[in-house]
Amino acid sequence: MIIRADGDLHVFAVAMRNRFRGITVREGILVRGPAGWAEFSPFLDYDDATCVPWLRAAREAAYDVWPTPVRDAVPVNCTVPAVGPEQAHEVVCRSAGCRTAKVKVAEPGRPESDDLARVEAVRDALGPDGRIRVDANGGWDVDTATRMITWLDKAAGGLEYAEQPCASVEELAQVRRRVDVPIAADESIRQAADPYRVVRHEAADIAVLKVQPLGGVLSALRIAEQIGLPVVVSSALETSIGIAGGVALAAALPELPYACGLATVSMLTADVVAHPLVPVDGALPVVRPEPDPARLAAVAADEATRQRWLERLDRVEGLA
Ligand SMILES: O=C(O)CCC(=O)c1ccccc1C(=O)O
Ligand SMILES: [Mg+2]
Repeated sequence: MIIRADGDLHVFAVAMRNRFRGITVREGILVRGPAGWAEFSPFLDYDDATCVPWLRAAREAAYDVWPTPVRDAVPVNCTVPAVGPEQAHEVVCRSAGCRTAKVKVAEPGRPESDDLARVEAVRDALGPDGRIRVDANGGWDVDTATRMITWLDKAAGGLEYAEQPCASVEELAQVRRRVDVPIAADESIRQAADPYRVVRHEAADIAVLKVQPLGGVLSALRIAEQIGLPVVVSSALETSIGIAGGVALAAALPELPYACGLATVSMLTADVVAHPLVPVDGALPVVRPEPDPARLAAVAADEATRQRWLERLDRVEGLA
């Protein structure tokens, strides 16, 4: 089954408001299927094989039925990129009632003092009862992670958890034994051949699940059911079309003890729907919006970008 068959295919390119993990523009394909609109937006540096689960997620959105929601709102965190303290403060203050902030840390080439200052600024903006988590994207070795998590925990006045402090499962397990702050696994699940390896190594307290890299809402839900850890659903910086998949997953989970990382639409300079999936009172509504034609047209990629994506889709469909 190919997603091109139904026509109504749009290649988009949208700039990010701030550089985020080296990403400055989000590109991808939006396509209408019989079951609804789908987004295929693997990051530009991924090879074709890595894009296969992302394509499965798009096919599922286009053709299959998502699980029945058990809640009508999904609490979300605001996401603070590796910016200076003033801008970090501003992100939290403009976050539409989010009581949890996720702060990016361990950005290559930045001093550790920047991370501490950013987390202090976020606590200041959030007040004493908000929650703060940090995400290092695997950027620390075990000793640095142990030291930085301890310092950041103090600077934050308590951390909810530290996400992917180191790159490997073995390192996560070591850090987890050395610090009191809970450890969440992200890349160790979504980029792993075996997402359950983190559990066998007792390497994480929390599982971060993303719909596109895990092959769709249903396969992510299956992982959530089997992994035996509390789950945080997070985005891959999609438009509201892709975010709706994350919302569908989060809405179907029997338990949702943590705020989800799905408040990322506002990190893009434009969206494709009339009512973007942005938080109200710290939560996203459980809805599946459709693109607005004028907004779709406004983010249409140039011809060279469009051709590049159609070729990428062809190659990935050849593998899937
Ligand atoms: O979880 C969030 O708050 C936002 C999503 C996010 O951080 C993210 C977005 C794109 C790629 C990687 C990541 C990540 O969690 O590491
Ligand atoms: Mg992460």
